Amino acid sequence: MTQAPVLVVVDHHEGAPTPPSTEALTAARTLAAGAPVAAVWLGEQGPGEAARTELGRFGVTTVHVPELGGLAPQLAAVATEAVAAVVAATSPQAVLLVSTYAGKELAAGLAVALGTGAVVDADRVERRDGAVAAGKTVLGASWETVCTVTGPLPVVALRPAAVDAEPAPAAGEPEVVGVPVVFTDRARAVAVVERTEYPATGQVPLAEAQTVVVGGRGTGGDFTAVEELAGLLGGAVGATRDVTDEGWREHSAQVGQTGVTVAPRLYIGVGVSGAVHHTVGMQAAQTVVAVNTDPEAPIFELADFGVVGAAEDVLPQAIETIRTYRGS
Ligand SMILES: Cc1cc2nc3c(=O)[nH]c(=O)nc-3n(C[C@H](O)[C@H](O)[C@H](O)COP(=O)(O)OP(=O)(O)OC[C@H]3O[C@@H](n4cnc5c(N)ncnc54)[C@H](O)[C@@H]3O)c2cc1C
Repeated sequence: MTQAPVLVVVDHHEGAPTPPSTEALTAARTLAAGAPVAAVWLGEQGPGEAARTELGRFGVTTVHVPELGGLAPQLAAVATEAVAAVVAATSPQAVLLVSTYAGKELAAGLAVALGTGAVVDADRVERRDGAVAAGKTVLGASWETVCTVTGPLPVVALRPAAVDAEPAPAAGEPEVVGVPVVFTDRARAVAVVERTEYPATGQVPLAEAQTVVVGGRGTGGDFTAVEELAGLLGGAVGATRDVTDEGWREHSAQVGQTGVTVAPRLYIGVGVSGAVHHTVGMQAAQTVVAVNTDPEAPIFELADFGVVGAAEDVLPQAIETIRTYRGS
């Protein structure tokens, strides 16, 4: 069995690894089967003490910090060359990332740079007959596929919430290693000149939420009950493209082909028809509940539980029942 590490590109926010990154580290430990799990930390600064402790808790033995020389790791070309430098220095058996927009772009860029292949939006990764195999659901959750990368180094981007994050049986103290990177002119061609951080909403980020309540055109633009239900369930609010096109919600709430991909334990679609452009972004949800006035709506084909009824009748009843059940 190879002792080459499994390398995980760790996303971090405010100095801490994100929950989907701890999920990827959990998957990496299983894949590594005793070989080391190493992390790549892309940032102007390396991981602080709390981040190192958290990475150690999830079994990371080494954190590689590419020397960015002032370049912004948010730029795909910079991130690609930085991670490629770590790959060259460590010869890993596989690279795992989180399947966010940026993670998918990085996975694709890495595959091109390293002359290999990438699987994105994977919901599991395992060894099959010695090869790294990544599973993903496709075509409106009607098919489960397993892909192997036949190139020299498998690159797999895992969907947030696809794997349960579990700390390693024994926490360690990872070593932090700087990695020199010689950036090309391509990476230097763009500079970030300004950044605006949106204020935190206090809500779980949509892509990471275990419960997502999506409002569609059938809400008529009134998201009061959708928000209340999501809040009660500790979940996030999503929207269809019709809703974001109408300006009823921000584009960042859009779930689907041209929006965010979600893989929650529970998806509740309220006044959502279930067009394929939407369902490709939620097909990995474990349990799907749909509320729609039209019994023929395509969303019911995906739904585990369907309620034929108007959102304005059904949601208040659901909210009241949950409150009664919880005694609040
Ligand atoms: C290239 C391309 C990319 C796209 N990308 C996306 C994407 O990323 N995400 C996305 O969502 N869409 C996307 N779309 C649009 C997509 O095809 C659908 O048009 C869209 O998802 C429909 O949104 P909807 O379900 O809210 O609206 P509709 O299709 O109009 O459905 C509204 C539903 O609400 C029901 N309804 C009406 N009144 C009520 C009520 N009172 N209570 C309960 N139910 C009610 C109706 O029966 C209906 O089923 C894309 C389209 C294209 C062409």
